[in-house]
Amino acid sequence: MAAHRLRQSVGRLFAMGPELGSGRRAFSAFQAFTEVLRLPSKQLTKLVFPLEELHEHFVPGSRPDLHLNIFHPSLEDIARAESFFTASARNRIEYLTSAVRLDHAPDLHRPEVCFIGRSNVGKSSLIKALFSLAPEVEVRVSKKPGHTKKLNFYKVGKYFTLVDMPGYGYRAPEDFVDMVETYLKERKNLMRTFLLVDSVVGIQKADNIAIEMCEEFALPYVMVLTKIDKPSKGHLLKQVLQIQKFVDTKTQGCFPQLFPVSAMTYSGIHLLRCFIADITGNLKTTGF
Ligand SMILES: Nc1nc2c(ncn2[C@@H]2O[C@H](COP(=O)(O)OP(=O)(O)OP(=O)(O)O)[C@@H](O)[C@H]2O)c(=O)[nH]1
Ligand SMILES: [Mg+2]
Repeated sequence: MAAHRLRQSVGRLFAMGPELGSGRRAFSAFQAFTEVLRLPSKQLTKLVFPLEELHEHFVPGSRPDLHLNIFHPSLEDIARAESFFTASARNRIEYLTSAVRLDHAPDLHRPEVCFIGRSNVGKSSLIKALFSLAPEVEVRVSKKPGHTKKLNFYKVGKYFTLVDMPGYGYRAPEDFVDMVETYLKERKNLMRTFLLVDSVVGIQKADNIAIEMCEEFALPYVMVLTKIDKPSKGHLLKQVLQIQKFVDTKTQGCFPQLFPVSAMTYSGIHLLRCFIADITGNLKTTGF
């Protein structure tokens, strides 16, 4: 009954949003939170809180090591956060520019978050999924590793900027370290770095480049596990536990809670939108 009332109130919240009008490209199920709210609660949990869903597969009380509730917003908060990611005449979401060096980067004062990780880990796909409610924004993804060669800046209304980065490792641009290191070290408005790790293979040697940079520059960063639609549940559980242990024992600046996502099924995408809106100071959630 309470859940039903919650869904109704979130539904009203959506109905009130001026930017959620018609005229947009029809999107497939689950990109928009209104669709998610129609799901039975088990499926809703799986899609919105994938870590929680995984946790349910452990014997009760046997694995206290996953941090599930450090950021655990309400469904209303998640619904509110979605409006920032929904394009409208009043909330323009667009590609701004690309840069190969920090001094070519746009001089922006709004909060910024960036996405780093190995080539092919799914950085551009994740940004594309986050922007699925702004379908006119073009974010290029490719099967070929090393596709993104520059720092690509995307403006989200007047609220924040997302930065897609070239990948490290295989076919990384030659000047990768100079470009990315200087950006991470000196970008004044950088609020958070999202470090993407492939959930199929876990943390690889090449990932240490980025982890060491974040640790050395004392950056606040967050580990995002990509492509969670690919591994079997058992394999994913194993990777999640290993990565959680790594974060707990080997890092200082990494946010303790992991964010598993799939750019294909949209699992974890709504929660990540909410987290970004929150850490950029745009949403005061009750989740912390
Ligand atoms: N199954 C699945 N495939 C994904 C997912 N995310 C990305 N991919 C695939 O992984 C490949 C690489 O995706 P990109 O988003 O271009 O990866 P990237 O990290 O931006 O790569 P570079 O720009 O080369 O560094 C593409 O073939 C995507 O379709 C996901 O969540 N699930
Ligand atoms: Mg890319």
